[in-house]
Amino acid sequence: MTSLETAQTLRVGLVQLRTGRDPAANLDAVSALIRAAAADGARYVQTPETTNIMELDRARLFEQLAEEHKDTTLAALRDLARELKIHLHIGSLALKISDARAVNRAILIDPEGEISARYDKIHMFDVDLGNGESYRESGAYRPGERAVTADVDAIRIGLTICYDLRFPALYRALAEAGAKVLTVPSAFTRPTGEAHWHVLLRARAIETGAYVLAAAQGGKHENGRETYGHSLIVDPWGRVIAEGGTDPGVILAEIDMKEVASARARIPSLSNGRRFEVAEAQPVGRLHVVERRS
Ligand SMILES: O=C(O)CNC(=O)[C@H](CS)NC(=O)CCC(=O)C(=O)O
Repeated sequence: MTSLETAQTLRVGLVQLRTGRDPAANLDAVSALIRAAAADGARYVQTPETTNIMELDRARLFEQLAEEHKDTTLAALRDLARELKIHLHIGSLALKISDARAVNRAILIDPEGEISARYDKIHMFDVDLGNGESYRESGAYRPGERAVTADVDAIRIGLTICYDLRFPALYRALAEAGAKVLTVPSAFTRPTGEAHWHVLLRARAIETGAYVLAAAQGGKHENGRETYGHSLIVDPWGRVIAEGGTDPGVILAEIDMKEVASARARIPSLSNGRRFEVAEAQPVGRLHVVERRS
């Protein structure tokens, strides 16, 4: 680093939640943990997917949801970001866009309390897990169509949510657009989290040479769901540098963009990528075996 370049480090805090069905109670719980993260020196704080509400009953969900400009959780968290002078990344809010449609939207708030980025979850969790758990996220939510990056101080981050984690092309596109930190606030199910969470998050970090920050929901929720927890901070070499358990709380780490440069210098897979076609193998007929005689 030359003397003209400024050091790029950031103290980050990830808040783990067990969001319930009442937005006012959820706001109290998340606010206390955001304050704790800021008191521990975090300049950027991330909360998980669906920070405002987790409610499986669609009718009751829509009774509680508001449009972005009327959402009381968002208004209160903008005030809190301004008071604490932090970058506050709400991993997502469920926000109404019409009587029966919503968006699953991540919102980045700057230290002045202004909204600096919005990202609507692109990949909808429409799956049958085979253990009785089924999800049809697209039944209530309108998917986003744009990948989004934003700058936190001078550090470019990429915004994604939960099930997006399974689509690596999104992370590559964000890294190619300059992201050095990839964010994956989540509410993973327990069985898929146990099987895939650490591997997928570490893979995204290794493939892109970027930090991965993933605040998680964890434990048994009021709505009957169980989520995996284990909020994770992964460095650009794929090492887990901070990890949560199952209960609500905060994990913290200092991230340093020199680590991004060093991982990308050692393994330049981000710049060594090639375009290619996929060809079907030509039929070769029956394999001819020559008999060998001694
Ligand atoms: O609906 C809510 O209340 C909160 N939102 C979620 O839980 C979302 C959509 S249902 N969950 C996921 O995307 C889990 C992905 C996952 O677990 C995997 O990819 O394995």
